[in-house]
Amino acid sequence: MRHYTYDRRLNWSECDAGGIIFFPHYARWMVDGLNEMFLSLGIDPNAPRGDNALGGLPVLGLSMKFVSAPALHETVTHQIIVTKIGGKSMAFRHRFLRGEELLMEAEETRVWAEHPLGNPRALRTQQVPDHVRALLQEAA
Ligand SMILES: CC(C)(COP(=O)(O)OP(=O)(O)OC[C@H]1O[C@@H](n2cnc3c(N)ncnc32)[C@H](O)[C@@H]1OP(=O)(O)O)[C@@H](O)C(=O)NCCC(=O)NCCSC(=O)c1ccc(O)cc1
Repeated sequence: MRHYTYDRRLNWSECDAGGIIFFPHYARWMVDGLNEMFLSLGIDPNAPRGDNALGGLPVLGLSMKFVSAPALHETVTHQIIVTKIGGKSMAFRHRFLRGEELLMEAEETRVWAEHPLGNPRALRTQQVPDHVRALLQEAA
């Protein structure tokens, strides 16, 4: 299954008063990192779908386990591993590392969906398209 890894710096705006990560930023990093993974595969999950809908990958489940905290200006490696591709849903493991040391690990479930324009509450889920499934299944 697909792996995707990149490095990022822990910035001032992402720290608590003690100078370590303030945990909600991990959620934002997971959103940004997953979008980068999809974009790197040539898939924009938020692209328009026809004239009346926008694509989306709403999160349906997220569990986070904190092991050690990164400090201001440290480099954090974010690994994303595709763990399951269901019918409409996809599961991902996120690992945040300082070198080889695990800092935080999370399990996330997303669903392939679209939002009708002008009616964001009418979320429609759909089967993961075959070309997306094939790209996520590749060992890379
Ligand atoms: C998604 C829903 C409309 C349900 O749609 P339905 O089509 O009825 O869902 P189903 O019950 O058929 O389940 C569809 C699949 O999801 C799976 N599923 C459903 N619920 C769950 C939960 N809670 N955990 C894990 N998997 C789930 C289910 O097993 C099905 O999997 P497959 O077998 O692989 O197909 C409804 O659950 C919902 O609105 N949930 C709230 C979602 C939400 O508010 N998320 C947070 C805000 S959205 C967000 O953050 C976002 C991020 C990025 C974006 O691009 C867009 C939005």
